[in-house]
Parts: sequence; structure tokens; C-alpha cells
Amino acid sequence: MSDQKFDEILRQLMDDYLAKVRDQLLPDMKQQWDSLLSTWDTEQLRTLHRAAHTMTGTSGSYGLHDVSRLTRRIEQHLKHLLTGLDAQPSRIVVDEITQLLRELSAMVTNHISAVQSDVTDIMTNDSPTISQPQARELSDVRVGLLGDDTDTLAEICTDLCRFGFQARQIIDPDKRPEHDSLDVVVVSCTIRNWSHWRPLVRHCTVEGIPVLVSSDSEEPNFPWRLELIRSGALFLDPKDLQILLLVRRLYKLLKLDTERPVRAIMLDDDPALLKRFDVLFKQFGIEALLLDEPTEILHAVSEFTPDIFILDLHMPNVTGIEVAQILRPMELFQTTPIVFLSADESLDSKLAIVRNHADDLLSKTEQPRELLLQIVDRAMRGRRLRDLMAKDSLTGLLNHNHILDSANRRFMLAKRQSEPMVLVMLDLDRFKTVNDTHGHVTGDQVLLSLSMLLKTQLRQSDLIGRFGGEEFMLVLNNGKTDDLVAKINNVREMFSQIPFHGSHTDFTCTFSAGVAVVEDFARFEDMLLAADKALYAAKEGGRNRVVVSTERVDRGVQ
Ligand SMILES: Nc1nc2c(ncn2[C@@H]2O[C@H](COP(=O)(O)OP(=O)(O)OP(=O)(O)O)[C@@H](O)[C@H]2O)c(=O)[nH]1
Repeated sequence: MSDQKFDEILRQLMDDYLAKVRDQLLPDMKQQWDSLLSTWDTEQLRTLHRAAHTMTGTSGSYGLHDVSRLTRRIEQHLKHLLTGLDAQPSRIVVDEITQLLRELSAMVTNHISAVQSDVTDIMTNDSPTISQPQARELSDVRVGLLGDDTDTLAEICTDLCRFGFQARQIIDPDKRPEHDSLDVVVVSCTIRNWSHWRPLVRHCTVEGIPVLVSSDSEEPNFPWRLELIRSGALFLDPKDLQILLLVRRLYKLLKLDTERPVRAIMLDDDPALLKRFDVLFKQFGIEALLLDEPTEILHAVSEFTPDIFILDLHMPNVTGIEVAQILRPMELFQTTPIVFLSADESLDSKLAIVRNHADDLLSKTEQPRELLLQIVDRAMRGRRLRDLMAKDSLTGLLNHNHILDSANRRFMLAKRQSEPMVLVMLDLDRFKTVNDTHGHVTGDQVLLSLSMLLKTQLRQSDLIGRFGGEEFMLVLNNGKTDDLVAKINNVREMFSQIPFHGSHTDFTCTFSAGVAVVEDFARFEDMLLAADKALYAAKEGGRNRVVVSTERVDRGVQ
């Protein structure tokens, strides 16, 4: 969405909100206040306080800070009356509230006439988009390879292409790549020949193309490394030229496994505020699920796993703290940040939040950019913590518990929405022999290599987990079943061609896989069992193959 379009939407939203305040919210508040003055009623007072509280937060979030401040003064008076501090409103308090309501009316009318310029100021106020990194397709990544040993470079080039990169060799040091023709350059040369490639490396770094340089020397050559750094290039350990390690390094350098966008669930009883945040979230690249009804939250989390919860602190029938108390004990959300968005920044509220293991209290009246930055920051920290707990330390894939849990949830979702999903159990062939012949370290590299291949070849939305030692579990959706199975076969083919460097000889490795298809099963456990049996059949059938289960287990289907 362009900034201009975004401003237009915001302007429209603010127009709508101000009109609603003038035509509905304020008249309602005045009428409630008048009726209170004729018959004092605590319930009515509570309703009025709630309306003032909501208006304080929402107007603040629209950047109408003067409206928010004025409404807050009304809210505070009403709160004192509610909490019994001023059980009987004195004449002074009554006059004060009446006067504040009048001022509020005038202020809103003024805003309506001046709204155009106001809104533009709020958002254009140094508030560029925080664009979250978007995952990149490997086939878009262009790698240039250059150096002395053209044969080795040709091999690396082929291997990188096998992994899905667009790799090509640069033979002529005088042929300088354009800044937009390559995404990264890998150089492998002897230190003796460094001067030969230096101008080209300098050219690339000046053009903004990252350059990784590896030398033949095992010696830690300080002056050479210093020169590298000063020329803007990065050192690549010679052993990292091994395809698997190189892919890993490129992944990190180019941030290829950039995370999916931040996902947030926001709960607030005020639709006007949700509308406003809907636009903000879209502009900031956050995937958000917006709820105005607290009771819907459990249903929502079964289909949308958020990185952060943003809850209103005070809602009519339930408090945000109570919602947090429901969410926090759920295993899935033990590390998910829960923040409250409120106009109430009192110490009591802050203490209640800390006591209930929630994370923070953010102000509704904060500038949108600052607020959104805080939300993204919190969400990413939560995600990293969850990753630490959920991921296997060797491969970085989901660990046993988490892949099992996530696969189960995907199964239920696929069933509910009648969407395709396949479950794959995958096991390395004769891996014991690899370990026995080449050692455990080489065995680990095979495991890493397969993980890397799976990560690069499957979609970001697919689930990949290390189920046990040399066994992996995958969940694929998004596509026809035949295509998903073909994908696994394609990965199998690619993997079988990756050369590994053993203690004495080079070798290749294969895997077998068993696949089960969601529509054949009513229960996840049966699907898992069937995938396992299909894996066993693949092993029995000679290994290095994919077998699709033909079982149908309808037990439990109504
Ligand atoms: N290097 C390494 N080896 C592991 C790891 N986890 C399990 N293994 C090894 O994986 C091997 C599995 O061997 P088996 O279960 O006999 O299976 P296999 O040799 O792959 O034979 P098939 O599955 O029948 O093709 C054992 O040698 C385990 O020690 C690990 O993290 N690293």
C-alpha cells in the first residue's frame, strides 16, 4: 500500500471516528450524565465511566491527544465517584464534569473541520513503514563464484544450483559485475594470487554486493584478514566451502530464512480502535487477527498462532488480565508475550500485569510508529525464546515434541477446512554404516545437510522437524497431494546426489520416506501410524524411495 493511499485510509477512518463521537458517543454520554443527575445509579455510572475510558484510549490511538486528555479528566472524576472516593458528587464535581463534556463537544467539532491536515501530520510525522523482512525464494538468489581453482568452483557452482541457487562462475577478473546483477560473490583464491582478484572484490563491495573470501592458507594471516575487512569483504573459512556449510553461511548472510511476518492477536472491545489498528498492522507488515469479543479468543488461537497478544485492559464483562490468566497456562503460549494496550497507565494496573505473568502495558496514546516498534520488538523476542525451546540444537529444526504438536494441530485445521495435507516420516538409509565408517562428526554433517536441503526446498509454511536421531517428520500442505508427494521425491533425488567427504572416501547417502494423506484418516494418531508403516514398506522395498500409504482409517468418523 502506498503511503498516500495509507494516509487516505487513515483520514477516512478518523473522519468516521470523529463523526461517530459527535453524533453518537458524546450525545450518549451526555444523556447518561443527565439521567445520572436526576437518578443516581451505580450501574449507569459504571457504563458512563466505561464509555469515557474507551474514548480516552481510542481517541489517543487516533492521535487526538487533546480529546484523549480531556476525556481522561472526565474518566478520572467518574472513577472517583465509582470507587466511593466521592460517593456523593459535590456541586463542584458536577459542574466540572458538565463543563468538560461541553468542552469535549466543542473540541470534537473543531477537529472535524480541521481533520484533513491533522491526520496527515500524525502519520507523516517521520513514520516510515517498518517493512519486515520478506522470505526470499532461493531461485532468486544469484551467486557469483570466482577464484583460482576453476574445477573446484565449478563443482561448488553445480552443488549450489542443486540446492536451488542461481550460481555462475566468473572467470575473467576484468569483467566487473553490475551492482544489481549478483546478490553475493564467493571468492576462493590463494593469498599469493589475492592481488589478482582484489580489484574485482573492491568493485563488488563498492557496488554493495556482499563478498565472501576464502584463502588456501590454514595459517591465521592477520594482515590479509585485516585487508579483507578494510575492503569490505568477509572472511570465509576454507572448510566452509563445503557445500552444506556454504549454504548455511549464505543463508545467514542473506537472511534467507528470514522469519515470517510477525503475527498478532489483538483483543479490544472498541471496533473503532480495531479498525485503526487493522490499517496500522497492514502498513507495518504485521499479520493480525482482530477480535472484539473475548470469548472468541480460544477458538481464534486454535487456527492462528500469534507471536504476541495485545489485549485491552478493561472490557465490559471480562478484564484483559483474566484473558491473560486463561492464555498463559496453555503450553503453546507459555513464552508468547502478552501486552496490554490501555489508556490506563496507573501503577495498580502495571503491578497487576507483572503479578499475572503478562509482559507490558503499552499506552494507547503512544505515537503509532513507537507503539508498533515496541510490538514488533516484543513479538520477535518472544519468537526467539520459543525457537530456543522448540528447536533441535543440531539441525535447528523443530524438536520431537514441537513437530508432533504442530503436526497434530495442522491435521485438525486441515480436517476442519477440508484442505490437503500430507504427513511424511523420513529416515536416513543405513545411517549406522555412515557413522561406523566415517565417524559421528561426518554423520552429523549428513543430518545437517538433509535439514538444510529440506529447509531450502520446502515452503516456509511447511513444517519440518527432527523426530528422532536420524528420523524426520514433515507436514506439507498448500498444493495437490500428488504435487506434494512429487516434491518429496524430488528432494530425495537431490539428496542422493550430494557428495559427502568422508574420512577416506567421498560418499553419498539416501533416505526413505512414508507418506500419509489427510483425507484417509479421522485421527492424527492413525495418520502417523500409517506414515510410519509406509516408511517401513519403503525400507523393506529397497530404501531410497517414497511410499504413499493406501490405508484408510475412518474410526471415529460420525
Ligand atoms: N551422527 C549421528 N548419528 C546419529 C544421531 N542420532 C542417531 N544416530 C545414529 O543413527 C543410526 C541409526 O541406525 P539404525 O537405526 O540401525 O538405522 P540405519 O543404519 O539408518 O538403517 P535403516 O534405517 O534400516 O536404513 C545409529 O547409528 C545412531 O547412532 C546423531 O545425532 N548424530
